Parts: sequence; C-alpha cells; structure tokens
Amino acid sequence: MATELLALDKVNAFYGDSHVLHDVSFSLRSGRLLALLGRNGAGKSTCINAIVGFLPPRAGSVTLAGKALQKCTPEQICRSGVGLVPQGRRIFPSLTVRENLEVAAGRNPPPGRRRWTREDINQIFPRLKERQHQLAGSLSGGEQQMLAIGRGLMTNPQVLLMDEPSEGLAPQIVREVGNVLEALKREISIVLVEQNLGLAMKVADDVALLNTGRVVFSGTRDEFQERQAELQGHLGVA
Ligand SMILES: Nc1ncnc2c1ncn2[C@@H]1O[C@H](COP(=O)(O)OP(=O)(O)OP(=O)(O)O)[C@@H](O)[C@H]1O
Repeated sequence: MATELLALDKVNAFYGDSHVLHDVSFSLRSGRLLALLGRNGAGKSTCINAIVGFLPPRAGSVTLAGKALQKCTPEQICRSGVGLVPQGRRIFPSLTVRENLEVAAGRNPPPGRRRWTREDINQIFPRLKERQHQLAGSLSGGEQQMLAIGRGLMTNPQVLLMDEPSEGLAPQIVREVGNVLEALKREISIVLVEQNLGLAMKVADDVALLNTGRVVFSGTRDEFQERQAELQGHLGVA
C-alpha cells in the first residue's frame, strides 16, 4: 500500500498582492507518479515554487514524509530530499555533461536514502555517458532534458519535481522522454507538471488538475480519464 510522501494541505501563495494559489491540497504517494495538469497560468509552476521554497506559502503546509517544509529555505528543502528539474532545463551550456552532473551533486544523504552517482545516471542515460566530455550547450534538446533530469537526481532526492520536461521538444523526442519517465518512476516518486496530455496519461498513476490556482480534480489516472469529458474545459490544448 503506497503511503503519502509529499503533501500540500490548503496552500495559499501570493506574488506580491496577487493571490495565486487558493487552498491547494494534493499529495504524492510513495512509488507513484503524479501529473499536475492545467492550462497556461493555472498555477502549476507556482505549486512547484511553493514546494521548493522559492515562493513560501503564506498559509497552509507542505510536508515531506511528515516533515514540514513550508518554513524552510530552498537549500534545506533540497537537502531534505526534494529534487527539481526546472522548466527550461537550466543546464550550464559552457560546462561539459560530466561537469554539469558533478556540480549538481548533493551532500551524502542520511542513512536509508539512496545516493545517486554519475554511474547511476550514465546507466539510465547511456547517451549522456557517450557525450560526457561534450559541452552541454552542444547537446540536442532531448539530451539536454536528460541532463537536466540527471542533475535533479544527483541531489539525492526522495521526490523529483519535473516542470514541463516535454516543452519545446519534437514529438519523437517527447516519446523518448515518455520512455525515460516510465523507467525512472520505478526508481523514484515523481511530480510531473505537463501540458502534453498524451505524455501525462501515458506515465501518470495519479492526477491533480488546477484551474486559476484551485484544485478542480484530484484522484487516480483512471478516475481522471473516466471524467475527462467533463474536465476537458480545465485543460489547455495539448
Ligand atoms: N513572478 C510572478 N509575478 C506575478 N505573477 C506571476 C508570476 N509568475 C506567475 N504569475 C502569475 O501566477 C499565475 C500562475 O502562473 P504559473 O506560472 O504558476 O502557471 P502555470 O500553470 O505554471 O502556467 P504555464 O504552463 O504557463 O507555466 C498566472 O496568473 C501568472 O500570470
């Protein structure tokens, strides 16, 4: 039976005076992949920012394995085991693939938590191993995305947050990212922000759907698909 690993409970977040997240609650169970869906501007990235401490919630709680994170700094949250694969990848183009992974490496995790090594990343992404001495800026879009995922894993997370990994990639590469996610979800619990509904439905176990900063659906992928016609209006065009 999967247990709750990461949970948002009645999270409210603001950009200045602008109230963007309204009582947002959803949770990621251990060993699962939760797709966070919603059209442009629905608040998906803001949820990620609230979890990782870039935009601390003004009210509500974020917990990781029962530990409250909402008052922690981004560095403490990262060390607690929340890994981020940011929107736009944010790799260092003028460093090599290997250096990009090395600079992302976190401290040794506490006992009981997996420590990810470059060898682990190379095993999941053989193409990164082949290109380890190449400058990251010279990689294809799909390879850069793999490197961004590798960098997230190098922080030794318990949970990996991925913000739109398919953005800007050709359909064939999006399929490849889908295959990577299928393999990766056997190794780590994932929150996946996605605009590409096909990709999200392929890999998700659970779904949380946002509209204007409010959760309008939260449940399993199958429950979501049963109600998809009714929920369609909350989704962007995929
Ligand atoms: N730095 C900011 N300052 C002020 N408002 C912001 C800021 N970032 C986002 N917003 C607003 O917050 C709301 C939620 O944006 P958010 O980026 O979380 O949406 P999203 O679902 O991730 O959309 P997208 O798919 O376009 O990334 C939007 O109305 C957006 O205009």
